Amino acid sequence: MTQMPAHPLLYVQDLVKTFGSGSRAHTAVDRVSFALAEGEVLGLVGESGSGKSTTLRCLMGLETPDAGDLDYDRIDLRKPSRTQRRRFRREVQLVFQDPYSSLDPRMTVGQILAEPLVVSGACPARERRDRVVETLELVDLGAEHLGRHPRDFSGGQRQRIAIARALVVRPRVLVCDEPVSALDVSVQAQVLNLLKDMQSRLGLSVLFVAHDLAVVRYLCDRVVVLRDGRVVETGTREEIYTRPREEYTRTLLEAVPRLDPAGERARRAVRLARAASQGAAQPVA
Ligand SMILES: Nc1ncnc2c1ncn2[C@@H]1O[C@H](COP(=O)(O)OP(=O)(O)OP(=O)(O)O)[C@@H](O)[C@H]1O
Repeated sequence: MTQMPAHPLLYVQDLVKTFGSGSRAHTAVDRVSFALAEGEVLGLVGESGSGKSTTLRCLMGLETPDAGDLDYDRIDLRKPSRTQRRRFRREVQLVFQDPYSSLDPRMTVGQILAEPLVVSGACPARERRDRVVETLELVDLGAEHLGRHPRDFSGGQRQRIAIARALVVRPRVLVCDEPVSALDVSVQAQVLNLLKDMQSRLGLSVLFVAHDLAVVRYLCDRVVVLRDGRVVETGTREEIYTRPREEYTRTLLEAVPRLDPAGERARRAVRLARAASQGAAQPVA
């Protein structure tokens, strides 16, 4: 049972990607299917090597799939026209894992946020500064930061800037690739709450890729579990976390914190995020 939404915004069907050839061929993504509905948060989880990044790279046009369908709002992503490709690039924005390498150190925050507006033509030149400031404020940073460089910010602030850069063109979809795993626990919690808040305020659809199930449980409406390039199970958050059908999902859920320090950090981050969103003292970045 794959539980496809009736009118998906983003649709991946039987995606296949193999690296290498002959006896060295390795199928990283093996007939993966899922769909993201408008306004939905969909988690893609799996251990390292399960094919999450390759799936995202195929979706974003950074790898050429061997087979399968990729559709975004009636655009066939395997052969889009120039106009369709432009629209996809504006409406679907990526947030990367590492805010240290994803921001150009030579650019100011103002330039980093203005660049996508210039490239996409999403906003007339005379309105650009206002749009940049408005978006910085959305992520709780102000106009006083416009002239500063990434090196002047902490990891959490850099991730806020990266999220602002994604939001500045007013996308419909955010694709987040492990957006908190490079951050400290309290900062992870803040970024998780920021993403949750942005999603509901802006009505975004989010494809959220993570290896940690606690983080995904906190944010996602539905979950796709991947293993060795294949979909093991797809379900609502409730189904996956309270009555998983597959033994593998149960094993992932029961991962022993002691043996998984990154997972334990993520679980603490989720506890902090939940406490902060329920009005407890805000952790400091
Ligand atoms: N460019 C490539 N060339 C060869 N093999 C690759 C390439 N990219 C990925 N792979 C292989 O494909 C498989 C899936 O990798 P992928 O990075 O998609 O997994 P992942 O779930 O994102 O893992 P991680 O959480 O570690 O990023 C792995 O076995 C990986 O070694």
